[in-house]
Amino acid sequence: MSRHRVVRNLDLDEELDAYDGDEYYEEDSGVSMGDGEQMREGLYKVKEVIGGDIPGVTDRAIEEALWRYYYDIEKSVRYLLSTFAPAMVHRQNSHVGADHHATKPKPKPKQKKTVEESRASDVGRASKKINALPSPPFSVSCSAFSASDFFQDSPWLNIPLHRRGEIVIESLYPRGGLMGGSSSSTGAPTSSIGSGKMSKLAALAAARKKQNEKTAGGTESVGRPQSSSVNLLSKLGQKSKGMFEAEAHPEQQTQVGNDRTNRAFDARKHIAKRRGILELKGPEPEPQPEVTALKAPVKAKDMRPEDMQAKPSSFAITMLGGILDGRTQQKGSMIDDTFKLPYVTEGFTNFNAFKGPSPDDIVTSAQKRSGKGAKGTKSGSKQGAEGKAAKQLETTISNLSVGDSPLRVKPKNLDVMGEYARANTKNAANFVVIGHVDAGKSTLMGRLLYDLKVVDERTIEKFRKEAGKIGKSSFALAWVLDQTSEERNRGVTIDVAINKFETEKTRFTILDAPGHRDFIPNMIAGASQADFAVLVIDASTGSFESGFQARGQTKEHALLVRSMGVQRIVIAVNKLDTADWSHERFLEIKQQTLAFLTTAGFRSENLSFTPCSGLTGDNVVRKAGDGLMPWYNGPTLIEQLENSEPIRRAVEKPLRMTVNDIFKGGAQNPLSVSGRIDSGSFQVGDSVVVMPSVEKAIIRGIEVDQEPSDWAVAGQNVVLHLSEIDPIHLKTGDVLCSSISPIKNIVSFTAKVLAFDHITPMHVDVHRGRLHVPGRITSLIAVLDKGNGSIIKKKPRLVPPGSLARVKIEVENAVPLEAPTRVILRASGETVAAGLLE
Ligand SMILES: Nc1nc2c(ncn2[C@@H]2O[C@H](COP(=O)(O)OP(=O)(O)OP(=O)(O)O)[C@@H](O)[C@H]2O)c(=O)[nH]1
Repeated sequence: MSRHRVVRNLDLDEELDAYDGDEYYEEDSGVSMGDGEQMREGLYKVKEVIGGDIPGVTDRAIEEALWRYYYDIEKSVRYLLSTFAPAMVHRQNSHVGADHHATKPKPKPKQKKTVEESRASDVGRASKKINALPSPPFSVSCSAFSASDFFQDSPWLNIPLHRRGEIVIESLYPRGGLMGGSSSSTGAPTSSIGSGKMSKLAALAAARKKQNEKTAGGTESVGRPQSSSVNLLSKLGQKSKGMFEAEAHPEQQTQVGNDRTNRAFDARKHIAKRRGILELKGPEPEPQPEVTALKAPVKAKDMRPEDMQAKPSSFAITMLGGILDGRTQQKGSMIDDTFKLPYVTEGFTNFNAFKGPSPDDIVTSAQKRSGKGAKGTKSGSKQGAEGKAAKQLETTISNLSVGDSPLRVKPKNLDVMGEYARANTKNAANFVVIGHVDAGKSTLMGRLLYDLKVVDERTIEKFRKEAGKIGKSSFALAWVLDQTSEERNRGVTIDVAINKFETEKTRFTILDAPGHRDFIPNMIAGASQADFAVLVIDASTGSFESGFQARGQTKEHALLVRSMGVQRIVIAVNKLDTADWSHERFLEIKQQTLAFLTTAGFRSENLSFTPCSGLTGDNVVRKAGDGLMPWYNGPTLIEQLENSEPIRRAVEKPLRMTVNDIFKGGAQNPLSVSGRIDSGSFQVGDSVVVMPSVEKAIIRGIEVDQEPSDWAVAGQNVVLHLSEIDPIHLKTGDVLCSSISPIKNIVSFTAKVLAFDHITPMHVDVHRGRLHVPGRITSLIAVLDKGNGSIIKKKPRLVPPGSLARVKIEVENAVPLEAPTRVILRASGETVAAGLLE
């Protein structure tokens, strides 16, 4: 059996063309079968009524009439008679009325009503077809037909008189009269049909017009044949036009008003007389009560001022009461009709709201007076004291200066180094948490914060519930650091999460870096601010191995932090609970990791290994549970962290601070930046230069560890509130530096880099902390000896992974970089090299 279905081709357009409502047209004629039938019947009936002796009433004329009136016999007959035998109309009216009932014509085809116009052109086609029809068998003479006789025995004619309705047949044409346009008074041609008797009103108007013509001496417009509608329109036009033109051309108004009635003129004259101001010289515009004053054809100077201006509204009176009073009193002079508003300057109007004492001043002076007057009495002395206090307050307020910009701050000229030495601040250390994806970094840090009581029980409980709802209850501790909804839903860290905690000796800042390879740039940004690193290794079977593979992040992260100058790593052998707290597993991991890290350039004395479980909390803050690790009696993770040597800060060097984040739009502090001070120091009121934009800014506030401070030094994480700089000149990765020795913007540099992959002259992204810029390695200068840095090979064509090389790099835009900055080179989402800018 064939798989193909038989499909009938339907041309829908054709089908629709042939269809008109519910009928199909008869072929050739273009007239539908229904129309043809009605036309035949109508022709017969019309002929029957009017007979065949009226000249001009041919079958064609009847058909056209029928077509025009949708086969309405009565209307067709009336039309034919009025056209071809007007004299018979009156006589035929009664016949047709009767005939209308007698023939009981079919109701008009409703669907045709809306297509009258289009159908008119089809009459020819219709008549062609109808002409072929046989003529009616007989013709009835109009005079021989008596409707009353015909319907003599019709029961419905025997209606009691009081119940009979009057049949009113509408005239085909509008009757003559004022509005009909047939009145001679309007000059319109008179129609023979329907020229009714002139109404009283029309007669009156005609008489007035005649009189008007006499008065005006006959002007253009008088007697000019115009249709009433044209007259009406022109009147309307003149009315509205006059309203606007009256003031500008008062003399023209008399011309425009030539066809206006004397009655209007008289009325206006009467009004003017009563007011005693107008001397009218000719016919006036029709009375316009609202705009009478505006339309007056007299010069403004001849009028009384108060008559020329409209009465103020109640709103105006409320707003400007006093001013308006004064205004109405200025009789006999032109009044400036610009209303003066309070609180505008003297130069603009005569009114000055600040001329006199303010309401507050009035109250204060009244209080003072009452204080003085009441002297000697008990309450009077109290009021006197209040008056004194008020005076003092007044003096204080008057001494206040409003000239200074509220954002400007005065330098405090502090000895920052002396302050720093005196402050004896706690050792501060930033550490970045690195490791393969899902090694348990966030959970471990969450545990640390929880056990150190930085995060309370209730919050963790809340996270547990919320994480449980989306089936990730094991992530509750990680949620302490992973705070965005995306991170929580996906169960991965995306950006560096910053948290703080304090021990007795040290203030720690945690930089929890993402483990996923897609977010390496964020990890680089975090690592750039770190003093040391915590490398988290997943001890569970297979996970440690995958993190250690060529593309595993355990290795990549370790190499990256090394390239960025991090020398110390605390290695947390995590998830040991999944390895049954096996000593062997711990040793295996330790061995392999130590071997790798030392080859990557770390010194073994800077590496420490701690077995733990972030999930259970064993050996993180508290010692491991009884019997879990009898083989281990070393420090807990927190103890390892505390063992970190105090870091020496480059406080004496010129200021450098990389912008890590920008906050805009605060009410008190419209523009703030955060970051870690790499070197130098500053204080409130200092001016700094932002690079690469080379824009100056003023430090108007400093927060160190969320506490306001007047100064800050290298190594501290700060929030700076800036002023006098447009935010468009600031972006993350920019460098704030001292204006005396600013960092330079450069477009090319040489760097000593360790290759993670094959390096050739290629496009790379250059990363330095938050700053990253597209560029390319333009030349491979030499391959270097890893031990002593001597040249092994000049101008190599390729640098293999693991080799040290000196390369030349160019960047697309000038960026603030200087030696000995550490840079990372990445291409196609992979870190290809990292090293030191020379
Ligand atoms: N059994 C066990 N599971 C753990 C431990 N630490 C973390 N986990 C689980 O490991 C999974 C990943 O934990 P995270 O803390 O999100 O890992 P991460 O390294 O921060 O993940 P990324 O930042 O996305 O790379 C979660 O299901 C944790 O519950 C642990 O010590 N023992």
